[in-house]
Amino acid sequence: MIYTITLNPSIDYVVHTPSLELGALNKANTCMTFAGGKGINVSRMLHELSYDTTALGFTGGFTGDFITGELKTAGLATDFTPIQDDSRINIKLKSETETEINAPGPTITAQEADALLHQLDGISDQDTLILSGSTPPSLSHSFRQQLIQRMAQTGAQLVFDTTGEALKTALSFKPLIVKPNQHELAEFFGVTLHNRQDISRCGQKLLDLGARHALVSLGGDGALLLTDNGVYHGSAPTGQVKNSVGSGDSMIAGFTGKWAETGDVTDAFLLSLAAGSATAFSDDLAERGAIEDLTKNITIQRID
Ligand SMILES: Nc1ncnc2c1ncn2[C@@H]1O[C@H](COP(=O)(O)OP(=O)(O)OP(=O)(O)O)[C@@H](O)[C@H]1O
Ligand SMILES: O=P(O)(O)OC[C@@]1(O)O[C@H](CO)[C@@H](O)[C@@H]1O
Repeated sequence: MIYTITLNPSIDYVVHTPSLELGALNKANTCMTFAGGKGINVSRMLHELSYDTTALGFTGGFTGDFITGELKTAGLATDFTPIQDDSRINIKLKSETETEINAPGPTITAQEADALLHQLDGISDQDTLILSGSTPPSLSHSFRQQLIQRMAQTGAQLVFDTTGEALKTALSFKPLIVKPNQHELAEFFGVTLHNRQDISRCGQKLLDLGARHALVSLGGDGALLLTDNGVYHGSAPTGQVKNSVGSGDSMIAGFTGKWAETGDVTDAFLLSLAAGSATAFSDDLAERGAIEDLTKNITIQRID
């Protein structure tokens, strides 16, 4: 089973406006609501690709009910830890450009935090655990450390889409894969990355610090996969970009699902690239057919 942990789920409120003027009344054409949060998106995509998954994390209030309800309706297994406070609402404004306003997230009590740690009790080395996204500010740094340690104790394969201190801690537990985008990679090492060679060198440091694979996503330029056996570039097909929200999550789902199925890193990379781009070309997360079609338009090349 592939479990995802979303500490900070959200309702993604997607608003399309023909144009956006700050300080003025703007009228929307369409508004859509989705159950969001990085780990939840990963679970949604795993489910779309027919991989067994259960979404874990904190949900509460009317917003939490919406998130759980949407996922249940889609047939997705969830085992969320209930909290008193309301899960957040993140605003995604789609106009000539995309603007996001992400809320900080709910207050989580010490008992609620403890309850989530206990939900990992049944997880074993046959499973995969994915921790994705931000941490609500009410949770301490030491809770995050505890959570990552607890994840490692289960013996499961570990996957992280986290940044900063959480990524630093995660690396020491030899995760199967970490997935920063190029900006997060630059920020993590406090450097400026000018070209693919810089990104590759910097990505290599993630392996030196413990990651078994590092997937550095490059938006419309595809992604780099760093492994002990070489560095690979995967292309991104061209298409009409509708929504870049969730591309990175789709990528993690594609990689982790295929790797758990076959153990083949190249196949996993290919599915991750197709899922990421297909989501960029969809209003919501991509559908399986679109992902399968895109696999034919992607090339993977060893560059080092
Ligand atoms: N404009 C695009 N055209 C084609 N493919 C894209 C585009 N944007 C993203 N992708 C695909 O999706 C992958 C992930 O995108 P990106 O690098 O934006 O991740 P991210 O920053 O983690 O995204 P997010 O946080 O919005 O989910 C890319 O590596 C690429 O394969
Ligand atoms: O605040 P975080 O956890 O970093 O990001 C949350 C978020 O922007 O990420 C997802 C897309 O990747 C969205 O569904 C969600 O709104």
